[in-house]
Amino acid sequence: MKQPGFVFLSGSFREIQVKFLRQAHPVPISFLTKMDKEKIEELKIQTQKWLNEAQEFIQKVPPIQIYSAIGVVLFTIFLFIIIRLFKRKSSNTIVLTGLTGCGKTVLFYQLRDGSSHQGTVTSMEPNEGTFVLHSETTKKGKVKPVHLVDVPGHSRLRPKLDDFLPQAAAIVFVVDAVEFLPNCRAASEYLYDILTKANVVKKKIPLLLLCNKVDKVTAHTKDFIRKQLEKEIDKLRASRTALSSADIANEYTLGVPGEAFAFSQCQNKVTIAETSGLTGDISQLEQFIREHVKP
Ligand SMILES: Nc1nc2c(ncn2[C@@H]2O[C@H](COP(=O)(O)OP(=O)(O)OP(=O)(O)O)[C@@H](O)[C@H]2O)c(=O)[nH]1
Ligand SMILES: [Mg+2]
Repeated sequence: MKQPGFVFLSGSFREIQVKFLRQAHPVPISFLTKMDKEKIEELKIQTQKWLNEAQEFIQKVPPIQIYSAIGVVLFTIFLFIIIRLFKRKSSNTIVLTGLTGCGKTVLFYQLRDGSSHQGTVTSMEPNEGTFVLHSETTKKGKVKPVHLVDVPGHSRLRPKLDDFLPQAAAIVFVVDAVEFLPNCRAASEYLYDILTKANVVKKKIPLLLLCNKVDKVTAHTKDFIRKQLEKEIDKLRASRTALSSADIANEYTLGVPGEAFAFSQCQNKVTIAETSGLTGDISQLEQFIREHVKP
């Protein structure tokens, strides 16, 4: 006796079907194949009819119309591909920068875990992570994760910023609102360097000036900080333009020549906000991130 498994292993599906039917109903097999043949013949005739109709139609239509139709189809496909490529490139990277000690790492943890992780130390490596913002973890529906990078403020580690700028959707420049005045010059220099980078200017990467540590009563207001930074950048611009062109490291010049510098003159959008990484009052930062990384 043949094993049922053997029937399955040998021959095509059609053979197996015939073998099975031969065993079960020996008579209707010829009827089934006849039916099949008739159906195939019918299909052949129908296809031939359609082909003839299509040929007749094409012959009637002027060639210019056919070429235009092909052109429209090709253009639509091309447009579709371009849109897909463009969509894939939309970045979700937000870069946190600023002088050392301004509170970037605390903000990073607040955004990720909703906690300040007290006791942060000067960072020696960029802190990087892709996650759904802590405040959005309870949200229903799909939320796009954010790729957040916290670049250390130490002057020797700052060049790391250039690794992340090409893919940045937005930059957050953090300023210590308490210890602002003693660091105003250094912060302005760093900010000037960022605002004149080719990547930032050409791609018009939006920048948020984030006045952090506003939980302290001695913190300066964001308007005061903005004005002081504008004044300092104005001075820097004058001194840097006075240098011989060979010495100028910056790739682009800032603002409008002959006018006092204001952030509103920048090619990229510069906005200002306040946070406290320590207390978790970071709603303005979260809002900025979501404006540039759509959920
Ligand atoms: N009062 C107050 N202190 C803060 C706040 N955010 C951070 N700090 C303190 O500031 C210090 C520096 O914070 P970090 O987050 O480590 O600073 P950073 O910008 O990452 O510094 P680098 O890694 O050196 O670039 C820590 O002692 C924090 O506790 C804040 O919102 N309010
Ligand atoms: Mg840090």
